[in-house]
Amino acid sequence: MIAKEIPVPEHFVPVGPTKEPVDFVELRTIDLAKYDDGPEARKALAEELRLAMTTQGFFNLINHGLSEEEITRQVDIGHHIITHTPLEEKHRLQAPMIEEGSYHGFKPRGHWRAGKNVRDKVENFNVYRDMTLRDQPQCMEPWKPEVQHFIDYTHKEVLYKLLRLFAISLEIEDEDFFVKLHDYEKHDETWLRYMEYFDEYTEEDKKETKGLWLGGHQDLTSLSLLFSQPMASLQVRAYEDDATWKFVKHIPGGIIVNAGEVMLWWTGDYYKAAIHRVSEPPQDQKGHNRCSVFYFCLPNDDVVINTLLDESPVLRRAGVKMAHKPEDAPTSKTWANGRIKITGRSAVYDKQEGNTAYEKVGTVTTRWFK
Ligand SMILES: O=C(O)CCC(=O)C(=O)O
Ligand SMILES: [Fe+2]
Repeated sequence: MIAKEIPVPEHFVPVGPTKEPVDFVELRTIDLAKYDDGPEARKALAEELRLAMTTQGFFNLINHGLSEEEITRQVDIGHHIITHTPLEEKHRLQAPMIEEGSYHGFKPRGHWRAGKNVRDKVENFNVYRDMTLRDQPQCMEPWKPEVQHFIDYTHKEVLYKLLRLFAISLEIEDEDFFVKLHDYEKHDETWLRYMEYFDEYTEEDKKETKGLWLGGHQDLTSLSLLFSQPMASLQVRAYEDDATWKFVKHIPGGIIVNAGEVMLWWTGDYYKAAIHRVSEPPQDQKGHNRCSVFYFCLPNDDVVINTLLDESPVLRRAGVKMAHKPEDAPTSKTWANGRIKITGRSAVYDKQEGNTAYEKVGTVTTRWFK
């Protein structure tokens, strides 16, 4: 039998590094190569992680086992899917964000608000680890096995190691505590995202968006893995004040990790869910699209999310409070579906002043930031 040749996806040409004087944030770095050096080495990594999570809610991850080439290949596959899937097919495979609160499929440009009267210029193609749950775009067919491999490796090797470090950092007795809540074999709303930002805002739009491509937010996730890309555009807000935004530096082959609202609730705000946004880049990087890949993680559907005071002596010593009354604690599924339904659609800022807006999602509250 002659093996079918696998087509080459269209290469996404990334923008070159900026030479402008950009104000970059200093993030801690976790070197995952040290994970295999025994319990003491893991303890040291966990302490580094605790320091990052209690201050910035963001860190760089290096030596995680996925090569720069593998990441570039995924960006190319994502770019190809987003730019070569016919419009009719994209419509048919649109993610049921409003109907079901699920990201599985395409998010078209304009689904989110970018300002009072401006719509976003961002396309996503999202895929869940069980790809059979939905029809997938025709052009992805030849690359399905490598997409599956990328997801599986990210989930079982990268995410699981991180989750063990999180458990160690909180002195939870069972190192696999969080791993068991993110069981690969069970269902949840975890998604791999290919995301392309199109630099197509008019001068009129920019007046309203103030150059923002994605507004300030915390992720709805437990953890978010952002595969680093070279455009200076992701910004993180200092936790100490509500107005200082700094750019996140590109780490070739690295992953930028941040915690989301689920981790914030698990730790009663001891671990910060980084407040971040995406801005247009500095002058010398303007006029380019930005394509990258992400892995957004959520616990299994039936996991009830509340603060882990029983499990973690660290949280007890820190004196944190329960995030929710027991009767209000949402399951991962209720939370994720409810939050995805409203993401990017909110008109709360139209009615209020200030840098933070609050919005109810079932029994819990989410926040948006300017
Ligand atoms: O594009 C980025 O770097 C971040 C995207 C993001 O924050 C999100 O999709 O939640
Ligand atoms: Fe985000």
